[in-house]
Amino acid sequence: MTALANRTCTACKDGTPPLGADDVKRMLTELNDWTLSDDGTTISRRFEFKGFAKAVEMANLAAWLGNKQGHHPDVAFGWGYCLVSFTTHAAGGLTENDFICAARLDALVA
Ligand SMILES: C[C@H](O)[C@H](O)[C@H]1CNC2=NC(N)=NC(=O)C2=N1
Repeated sequence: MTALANRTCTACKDGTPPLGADDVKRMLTELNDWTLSDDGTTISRRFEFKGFAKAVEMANLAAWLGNKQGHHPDVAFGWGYCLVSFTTHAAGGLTENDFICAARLDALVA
């Protein structure tokens, strides 16, 4: 199987089923420091920095990746942090696209 970070997102269609809990658990092991929300619909990683400019850079990097992949993160940032979250709106939960984007972001910051 190709590593997640080398895969490309496919267009999300409304009604796409979300991944099951077992697949989510397995795919999480391929990521660095991402946490699953309590309701199982979202993965997030918090990046910490000393200052504001780096947090803005991180937000821009996540936005750039989302545009490249056609799959878009939710991003919150402020002084010292940037919180990036992925969920698939069209599925109402997690799909492979979320894990591909998370792995790609991991690779970009590694
Ligand atoms: C047509 C296009 O692929 C869809 O509107 C995409 C765009 N980006 C998206 N991003 C996310 N996170 N979830 C979606 O369901 C989604 N849908």
